[in-house]
Amino acid sequence: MLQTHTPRTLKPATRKSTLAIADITAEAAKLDAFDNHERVWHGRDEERGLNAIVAIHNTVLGPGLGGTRVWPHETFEAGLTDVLRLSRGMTFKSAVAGMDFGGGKALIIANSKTDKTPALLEAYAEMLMALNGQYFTGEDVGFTVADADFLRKRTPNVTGTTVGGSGNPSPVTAHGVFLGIKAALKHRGIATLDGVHVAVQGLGSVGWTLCQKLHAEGARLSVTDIDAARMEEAQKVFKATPVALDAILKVEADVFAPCALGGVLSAENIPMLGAKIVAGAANNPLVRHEDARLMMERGVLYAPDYVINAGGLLNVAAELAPGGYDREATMAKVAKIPETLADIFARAEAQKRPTNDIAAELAFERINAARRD
Ligand SMILES: NC(=O)c1ccc[n+]([C@@H]2O[C@H](COP(=O)([O-])OP(=O)(O)OC[C@H]3O[C@@H](n4cnc5c(N)ncnc54)[C@H](O)[C@@H]3O)[C@@H](O)[C@H]2O)c1
Repeated sequence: MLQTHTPRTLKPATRKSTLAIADITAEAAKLDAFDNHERVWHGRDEERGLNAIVAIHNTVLGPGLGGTRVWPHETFEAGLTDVLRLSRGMTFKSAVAGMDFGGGKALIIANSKTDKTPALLEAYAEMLMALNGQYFTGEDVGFTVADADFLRKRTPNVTGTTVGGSGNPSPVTAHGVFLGIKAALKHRGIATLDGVHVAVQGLGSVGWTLCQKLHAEGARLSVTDIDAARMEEAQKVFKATPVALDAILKVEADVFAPCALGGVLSAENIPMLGAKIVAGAANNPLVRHEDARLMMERGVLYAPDYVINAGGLLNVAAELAPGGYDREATMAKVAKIPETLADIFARAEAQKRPTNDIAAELAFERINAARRD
């Protein structure tokens, strides 16, 4: 475990590399999103256009595992806040899902459509190698299977590849979310998806597959996305009702499924929520953890993000298991997501506490037990 925060500088393997990696843990510690993260690294390569942060939150259960996000944050501080929050979430996700991995996440501050050049990815692969197994990565928003495959030829510290790996984790994430939505409906006494109204925010890799599954079982869909073509396609394929970006939250649906980016639910807009269940793929959908209480007080059942969306992580983590990737064993673990959620819902109700407090408690129980070992 790395806990002392002694600043260090990492050197890429090749002497002529233009990459510089600095320890910015002390700088990160000044932000509200910092939560005793073990180490935060900043990789900079001006020649090759890399500006990346790797945040390692907690490695008590194992090395940091979490995807790489490619997103053009307007300021470095906004990006740092994002990756600190995401890496913390990965610690909880691994712990609750029973994985022997810790929390880590990376952010490449760039536009994935215009800036993600082979040179940038080369530099990033060097950064991962220099981290020397502290952190394993995989897909996230803006980082594709093709990117993972590109990295895999340069570093073993990447998952979700088609090069002897498990490929795209998104369909598995979507499957877990689908099962989680059913678990939430069941908790509310609804046994079938037939006629159930789901408002889906974000029709990307996970959101689209989720819509396919919901549609196949008779759910009625309202959808939104910043990508107009995706919306049109959803109208055609799923007979979905298109909704304006800022109206999706207010749709009087049975379920609101956030599947775009995080930070979409806050004290300001929770009073406007039209759905009675919030269950989706997005990491950190709440601006503040505490605001889950506001949902509880409105009678909204919240499926904690890192519990319901753990399918993809279970899938990529399986690649690193001693025997290699085993799809059947992985899907059996994903099938346990509804059980875990049902337990969290029951405990939350009995204790009159928000579901995300209960989920965090489960994570801490496991981490603290490992600390004692
Ligand atoms: N892919 C996985 O396996 C996985 C696993 C766990 C969690 N997640 C989380 O699920 C979410 C979706 O992941 P993904 O892989 O589908 O990403 P993606 O990039 O494929 O899809 C995101 C979609 O959201 C849309 N979008 C962006 N901003 C929006 C807004 N303000 N309103 C409506 N739509 C908007 C985008 O146009 C895109 O279609 C992310 O928060 C991600 O962190 C994904």
